[in-house]
Amino acid sequence: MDNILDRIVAHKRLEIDRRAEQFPVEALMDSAGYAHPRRSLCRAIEESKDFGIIAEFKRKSPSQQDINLEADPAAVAKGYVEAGAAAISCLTDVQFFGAKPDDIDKVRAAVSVPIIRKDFIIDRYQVHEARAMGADAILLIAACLSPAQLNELAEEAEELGLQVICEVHNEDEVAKISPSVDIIGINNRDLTTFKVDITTSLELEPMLPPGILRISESGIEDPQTIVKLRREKFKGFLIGTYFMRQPDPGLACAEFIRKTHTIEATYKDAIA
Ligand SMILES: O=C(O)c1ccccc1NCC(=O)[C@H](O)[C@H](O)COP(=O)(O)O
Repeated sequence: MDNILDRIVAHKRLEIDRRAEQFPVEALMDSAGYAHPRRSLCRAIEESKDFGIIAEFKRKSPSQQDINLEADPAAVAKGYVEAGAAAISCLTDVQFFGAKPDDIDKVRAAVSVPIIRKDFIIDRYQVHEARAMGADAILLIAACLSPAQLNELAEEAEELGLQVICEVHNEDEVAKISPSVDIIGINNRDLTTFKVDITTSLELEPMLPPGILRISESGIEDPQTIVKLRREKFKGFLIGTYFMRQPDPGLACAEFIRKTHTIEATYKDAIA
């Protein structure tokens, strides 16, 4: 077992077995979160006037180690939404990202934008869990799934009313994309080396199926990057570390959006 993704997935298998024994799917179905009406992530991104920013709540990560261990999910999510974020991505992995079991619950109570359960989903049990947690959408990472698994999990999510972002990082993963996914996320971070390169989004975009909503994920720290990617059909941007490592993540998000508006207006004036 060599790379971080293999280690995370191996740990997920143990976690799923343990949790499914403790809380079978039938018990999840009885939870309050399961009954929540779902919010549309696609609509929130498409209708956003502030660049479709998906702001992420994350305390630590394998590439950065500790980012903001004491952060409060409700306060951060509120700050993000006040800044103009279209949706919140909430890491739910405990072992590698420091999530707490009720993080999504707290975010959901604090804001009314869609919430993505950000985890390493490899089993239909986790899709039910996402619904029980009160998430509106899930992420499926093509790198840890076969095409058949990806399709099966995307269909399960659709049945449960959850939208799906399919995350890809290279051409082989693009080939796995299922027609049941709602959004394609190009991950600028290589999950084996942690190297971040925004050109990944630019190079893979032409290979994506036409018409489907595209977002760019990871390593985004510069408003100029948003302006550049928007010219290449990207409608949403997932940003975590850059906001979370600042003393007030909501304020950082507001300032980022403000600067992006300024740069985009200047660019439009220049080509007019
Ligand atoms: O963030 C990591 O270090 C990481 C390592 C291994 C697997 C996944 C990882 N991140 C998950 C994500 O998708 C990011 O949290 C998300 O795209 C936001 O990225 P960033 O803005 O760079 O925090």
